[in-house]
Amino acid sequence: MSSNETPRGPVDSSRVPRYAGPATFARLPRLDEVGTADVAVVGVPFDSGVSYRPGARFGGNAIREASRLLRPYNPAQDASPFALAQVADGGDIAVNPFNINEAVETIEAAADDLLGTGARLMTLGGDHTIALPLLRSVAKKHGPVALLHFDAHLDTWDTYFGAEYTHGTPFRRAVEEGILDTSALSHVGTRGPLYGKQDLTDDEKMGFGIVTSADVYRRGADEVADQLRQRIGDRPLYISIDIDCLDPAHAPGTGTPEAGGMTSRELLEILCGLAGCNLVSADVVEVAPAYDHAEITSVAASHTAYELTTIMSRRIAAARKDAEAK
Ligand SMILES: N=C(N)NCCCC(=O)O
Ligand SMILES: [Zn+2]
Ligand SMILES: [Zn+2]
Repeated sequence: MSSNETPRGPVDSSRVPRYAGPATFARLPRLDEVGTADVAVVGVPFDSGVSYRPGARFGGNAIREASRLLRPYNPAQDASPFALAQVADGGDIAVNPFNINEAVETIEAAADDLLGTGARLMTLGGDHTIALPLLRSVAKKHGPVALLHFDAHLDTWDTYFGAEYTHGTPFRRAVEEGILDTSALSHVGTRGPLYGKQDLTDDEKMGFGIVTSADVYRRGADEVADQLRQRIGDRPLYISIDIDCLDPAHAPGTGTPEAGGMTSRELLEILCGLAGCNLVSADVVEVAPAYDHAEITSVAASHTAYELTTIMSRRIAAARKDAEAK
């Protein structure tokens, strides 16, 4: 979208009931209806990398359905994200459910195409395996990126059953491949049992800092967001959000739930506190609707994606304004 074009926004829910018609994220136009977008929301229906309950392949569409209730003005960030930039729904990446290596390649290639158009990506998973090919693609464009990883789990384990590409291993692979900026890596929401203390030693050696879910509870969202922002600075940032960072009370619909998690309010508050960061792409993963109730998880995920999209749109609008002033 050039700076003098007005973005095409969501369907007006005061004219067309919000439960009518096929779902796109936030009732936004499809990418093929607008040509190119500043932010492309894309589904990745892949869950062949899970170690426990399957079903995250249905996550993207569940989030789209739940996102019908989002509205165009975001008071928490005082911004209308879909007016500041063109956000559009790019549909789903068609990935092979029977061949993980091929799926990982397909996701990377599709992300390359989308990022090549100048769009930032807001990906709806899918299990956490998909973060690796997305990071590969983002790093091709921006170089090694800062990573903020919201999750109950470290996801820096080595292999499962000898498999390198699983939902428990994407960030170890990413560090090995040199696609992360190891001076700015943080897990947030970490908790629960590990295989051994060595998991933490290995993780620290890779460069990660940990903000546990108890830290968030004790120190509060604002302080945590301030600390994260300082660590990230203006580096290109990728945010990966495993919905199991939330307590199972706030996100029952997920594959590997762990007790003692953050509230959805804490997560959303931390995200708002990250406004201004150079968020180049993000994912929300591990929503498994078969275990959900009353769309609790997919509503939380839709609001999470909305905050992330708002951070991106604001950043795009600010950059445009700067460019015009020059
Ligand atoms: N990425 C998620 N959600 N879970 C990883 C859990 C890996 C394990 O079963 O130990
Ligand atoms: Zn997890
Ligand atoms: Zn994860």
